[in-house]
Order: sequence, then C-alpha cells, then structure tokens
Amino acid sequence: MGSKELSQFKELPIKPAGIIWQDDFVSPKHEKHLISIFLNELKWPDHSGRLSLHYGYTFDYKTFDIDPDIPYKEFPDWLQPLIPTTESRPPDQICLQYYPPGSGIPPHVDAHRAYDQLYALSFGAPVMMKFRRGEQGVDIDLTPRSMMQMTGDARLYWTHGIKKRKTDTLADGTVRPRGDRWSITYRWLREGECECGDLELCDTAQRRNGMEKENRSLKRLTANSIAQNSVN
Ligand SMILES: O=C(O)CCC(=O)C(=O)O
Ligand SMILES: [Fe+2]
Repeated sequence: MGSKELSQFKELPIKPAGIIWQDDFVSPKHEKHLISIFLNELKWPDHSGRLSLHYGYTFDYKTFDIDPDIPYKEFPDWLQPLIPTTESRPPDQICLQYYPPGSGIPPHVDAHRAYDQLYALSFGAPVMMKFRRGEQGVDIDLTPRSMMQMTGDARLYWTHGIKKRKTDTLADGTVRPRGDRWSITYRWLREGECECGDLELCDTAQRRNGMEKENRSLKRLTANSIAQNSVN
C-alpha cells in the first residue's frame, strides 16, 4: 500500500455527502492472509453474534472518554500496514469486528463528542449498510477489501447500521446470501468540541442543551420537543 493507492480515495457521488471510498485497499492475496490470521491466530470473545476486538485506547461508554483503567494495546504487526495514512497522526482506537451471517449492528452515529475522523475497512463477504436520516434511507454495499471514510453529512447527520438478516436484496432484485464478514473501524479522538449543533444525533449539542444522557434517545427527544412545543 503506497501513496499511489491512497490517492485513489474518491467521494461517492450520492447522498449522503461525505462518503469517501477506495476499492482494493488491500489485494486479494493480502486479504486471504488476514482472514487466516482472524480465523487462526486471534482470541475472540466467547459468545454468539457480532464479535469485537479492540486495539489502542478503549472507549468508556459511561464517561464518553478514554477508559483510564484499560491500558493502551499496541497495534499488532498484521494491523500496521492497514492503517490509513491520510490523517496527520495514527488512529487512537481500532476495532476489529466479526459478523457471522445473520448478525448486524444497530443504526447509530459514532459519538460526536469522543470521535472525529472515522474509517471502515471490509473483508470476506459483502454486506449492505443502511444510511438513514429522517425518512431517507440509502443502502451502500460494503464490498470486501474496500475502505470507506465517513466525513461531513455521512459522519455527523446520518446514522449507519447493518440489519440482522441472512440475505441482502440488491438494487436489481438479486437476493444475496450473507457470509462471514470482518471489518476494521479506525477512530481518531476529537480535539476540541463538536460544533455541528444537531440535537438529534450530536451528544455534545445534547449536553449543551441540558439533556441528560438517558434522555438523549430519539424517542425521548421527540417527546421532549412535543412537550416543548405545547408549552410555547
Ligand atoms: O462493520 C462496519 O463496517 C462498521 C461498523 C460500525 O459502524 C462501527 O463499529 O461503529
Ligand atoms: Fe459506526
């Protein structure tokens, strides 16, 4: 992987704006080697569904910051050549995930308060990821060996998620069975505060607006704004 390949990052000409894409971030041969490491050399958690392994700093979902009690885990050798070099420093956190067929990840936006840049690299079987904002929904096919960077609208104002199901239906109607998939997500901690101001999805905007963490779900937000409107 060299700067020639990295310069092939292109923004997809679709909504949401801000999805920067590169096919073939790794070669098929390299992918095969990595999958053999994932299958044979790593110690995965012992439960069903989506499995995760963390490298670098570990995020604490209670404080919305780095967990000071979990020591930094060095990036292993196999991971080094897969780190995007398009940012000014290496990522602070890397997460390797395994998705058996039928598993997924609920719609979410990666916390604005903690994280800034976000990339995801895919291996194994392709899967459809759904981006959503309000009534709008867009399916993106996460093809193996592709690297996706989420910036701008795609990063901040649209949620993304993978439905738990055994097949995906493609745009032409083809029903594609799911297979084993792995992904690597790369996150850079935010320096300073997020200024997007989106009360629906931004935990910083929500905190500034006096909303406690447990009140920040979309449902409560709707209920809150309805209550607010009827008062005014
Ligand atoms: O599996 C992926 O490609 C993305 C996973 C994701 O959205 C996340 O870990 O925040
Ligand atoms: Fe995510």
